[in-house]
Amino acid sequence: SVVRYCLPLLSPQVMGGSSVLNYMIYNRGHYRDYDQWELLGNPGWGYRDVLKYFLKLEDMTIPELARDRTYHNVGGPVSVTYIPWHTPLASAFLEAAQLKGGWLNDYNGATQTGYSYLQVTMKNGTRWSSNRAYLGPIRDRRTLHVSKQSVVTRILVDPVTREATGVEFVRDRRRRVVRARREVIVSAGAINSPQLLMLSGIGPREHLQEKGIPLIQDLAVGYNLMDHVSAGAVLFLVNQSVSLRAERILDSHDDYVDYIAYHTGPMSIPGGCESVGFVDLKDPQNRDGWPDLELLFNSGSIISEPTLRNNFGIDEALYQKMFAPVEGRDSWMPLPMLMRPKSKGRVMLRDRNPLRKPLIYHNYFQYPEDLDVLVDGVLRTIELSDTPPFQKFGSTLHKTPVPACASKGFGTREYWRCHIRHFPFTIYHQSGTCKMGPRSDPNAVVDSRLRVHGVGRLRVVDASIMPEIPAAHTNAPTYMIAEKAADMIKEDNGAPM
Ligand SMILES: Cc1cc2nc3c(=O)[nH]c(=O)nc-3n(C[C@H](O)[C@H](O)[C@H](O)COP(=O)(O)OP(=O)(O)OC[C@H]3O[C@@H](n4cnc5c(N)ncnc54)[C@H](O)[C@@H]3O)c2cc1C
Repeated sequence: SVVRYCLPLLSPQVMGGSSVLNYMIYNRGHYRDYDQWELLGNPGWGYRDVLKYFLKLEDMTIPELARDRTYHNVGGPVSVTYIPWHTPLASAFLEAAQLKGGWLNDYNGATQTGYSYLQVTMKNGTRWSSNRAYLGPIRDRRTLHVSKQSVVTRILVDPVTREATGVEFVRDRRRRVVRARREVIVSAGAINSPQLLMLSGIGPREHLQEKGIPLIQDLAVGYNLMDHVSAGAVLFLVNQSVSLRAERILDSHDDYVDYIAYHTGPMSIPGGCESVGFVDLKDPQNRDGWPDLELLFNSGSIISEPTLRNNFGIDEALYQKMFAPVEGRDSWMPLPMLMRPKSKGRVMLRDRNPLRKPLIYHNYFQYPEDLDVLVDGVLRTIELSDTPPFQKFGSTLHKTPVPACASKGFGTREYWRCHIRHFPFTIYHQSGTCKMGPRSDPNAVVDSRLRVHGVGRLRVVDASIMPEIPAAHTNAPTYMIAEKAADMIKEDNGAPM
């Protein structure tokens, strides 16, 4: 059966983009992710090449990790640390995982599988966004111009030379144009970069024809949309006041003081996420495994904070039936996450109006094996909940079924398949829609130097160029792409490196 589900997506219109509102999870991905990029026809993107840029961006402030100078660096612009404060449930998760055969690991080190407290992009307990890391330090540079409150509506491409010459944008309701002396670099993210290219005549021929946009270059822009979807609304109740609950934190003078004065306490935990496990389901004991499943431990759940159900697009009637009866209880929620999806979606134009949001089809469970990874994730988490570290807190699975799935028998694989199709939470890792690849790849939009195929003086530099989504939260990989692009741009323009 097809479950149609609309997920609210966030569109961060701020300096620093999604890094200003993301969960700050710092994660590089597996070496095979990047070796695969290279194998797909992208020279220079193998792990041995990109590791240099991951190191360049990093300022590792966790002393025991910083000592590993092969995989970590200090002094880069992006500060990385552990969250300064933890609930006892986060430790229970790590202890439970070890009792079930897991191991602790630095998931940004030589190998990725295993369990850990989250490494996050924070400094002194506060968010360290791309804006603070990269733009703050150079804000007075005379060559840096930022136009705030501006929306780019089109890339200007000379139809004769087929070269980008500048961009058109709107500010204060006025159309403006800025010309590029060297090249135009599009970094509008995996939803808006393809939108901008298509509005400018670079995209799939038929789609542009249908929208009445003159074609400049026929390319598979908008295809190859990937994300890390997770199994939402699987929650466990506990019988002690050990989880994060919004009203308890907001009523607590101590929690305010802890955060405002010392940047610690429950308020320093980004979105309730505290610890994580990476699992290669095909070979779970392999310490060098390539994870297809992530278990993201959350020390609260959709009943802990009133806005969460809206963020996750949960139907109000369903919420009232399934979850309202346990509101006010302490709880935790794993987010089993699909790390290497086979299913791919597409971004399309709604119409020619650049101010209207494009259409986004995630196509999450096109391949049933994608859904099966999440079912395995849910079953593993139930096993963790049954271990003594969680039983100390009386952890029990909340067993009210999704009404439409009840006939499958609560707890069976069939039931969880149905449940997950009702609650596919996005982790907001949209990527891949301006795919990097050689000209021979019919889905490629940019080449391995991130230049748009068939259009001169135009590059795309953001999460949209990922040919395959890495087994990683996508912020650090996007920083890596930007660092590498900066070197390529300098090189191509004869600037000193
Ligand atoms: C809620 C949320 C939580 C996340 N949590 C994590 C996490 O914990 N860890 C992690 O690694 N990743 C996380 N991510 C993903 C990560 O933040 C993104 O993958 C990464 O920031 C992508 O960077 P980007 O430059 O490709 O796009 P974005 O960060 O989306 O930046 C694009 C920018 O372009 C601007 N823009 C778009 N269109 C136009 C236009 N027409 N004119 C002018 N400006 C435009 C946007 O306003 C935005 O500022 C999260 C994302 C979200 C939304």
